[in-house]
Amino acid sequence: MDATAINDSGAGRDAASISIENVGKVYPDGTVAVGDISFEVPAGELVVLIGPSGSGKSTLLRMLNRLIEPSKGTIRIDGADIAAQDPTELRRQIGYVIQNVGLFPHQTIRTNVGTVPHLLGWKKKRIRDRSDELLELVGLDPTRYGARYPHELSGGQRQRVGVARALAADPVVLLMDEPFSAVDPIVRGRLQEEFLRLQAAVRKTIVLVTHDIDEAVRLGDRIVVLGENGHLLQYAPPPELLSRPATDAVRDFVGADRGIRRLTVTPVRTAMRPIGQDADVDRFPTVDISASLYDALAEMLTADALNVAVTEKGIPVGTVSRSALFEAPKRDTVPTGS
Ligand SMILES: Nc1ncnc2c1ncn2[C@@H]1O[C@H](COP(=O)(O)OP(=O)(O)OP(=O)(O)O)[C@@H](O)[C@H]1O
Repeated sequence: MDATAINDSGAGRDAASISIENVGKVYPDGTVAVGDISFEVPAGELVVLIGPSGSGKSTLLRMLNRLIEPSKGTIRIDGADIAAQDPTELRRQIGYVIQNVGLFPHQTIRTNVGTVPHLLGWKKKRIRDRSDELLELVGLDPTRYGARYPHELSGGQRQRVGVARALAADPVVLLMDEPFSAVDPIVRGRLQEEFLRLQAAVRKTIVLVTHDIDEAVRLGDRIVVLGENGHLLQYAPPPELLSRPATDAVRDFVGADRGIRRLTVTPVRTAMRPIGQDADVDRFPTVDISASLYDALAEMLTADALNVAVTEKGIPVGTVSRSALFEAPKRDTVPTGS
């Protein structure tokens, strides 16, 4: 199924590029929330904003759909200055997913997903078809869940509905503010993995805020690290960020996280599963059995792959998926695997 197949014009819309040029935000009380920031988000890429609490991540994100107006600078979406656009019109082109989703409690799941198409004046049947298509895409059977209310779903299911709703009108940009942080770590891992598959299918331009460096590395094509007073400390793809942090502050921030450090010291075999379940193993990037989970992750990110094949003396002996990297138990508790 092609999630971009139905929209206003009847054809899938392309993802848009975003250009952020010397953008800053000073709140009326004098707080500098975002310094002087410039970077480009290529169309179809997922960029993660990460940084300590108060470093301006949400402020920056919300300037992209004009929920907050910048104090200076220019933001362009596909070359067009958003300051010149009607904010309501702009927001209908931009999906927005927030922590705890913000579903309407007294509306059914199907109605929630159809919110923006409804505002755009789509016909009833078209809204329903689109809502059901999106629910299926995020892994919720519409016949089972479509008529339920938000409180009748689990936290993880509600989060998926939030993503479906944000995609319903085929936005050119998707903004996500800590979309997976309200669910427990296991559900979060599953949602992240599903989300990567979804993104591979729909290829939206996505800007996602997180506190979690694991999540940033796992999901991001590129990562923006923000520091004090909303300064941009580094903008780089995950392997570069991890291997060549631009400043001590970035090194501390990235290195302070146990998850990434753990990957560098855990052998790849701990997350390996036997070969045979993956028909495409020949096309996976490869790492040697002596490699670490971090090496496996670097290979996946470089090849834009969700799996690696593990080889011993050049022969594939197993595979590791991206989600397994983050679920692998500590090395001490793991059998040798072969
Ligand atoms: N309306 C406001 N008025 C004044 N200061 C504000 C306002 N909103 C946010 N701030 C301040 O701006 C700075 C950046 O806030 P922002 O919410 O963008 O940070 P963040 O990186 O998203 O933080 P967190 O990770 O804690 O959510 C903080 O110092 C915050 O206190």
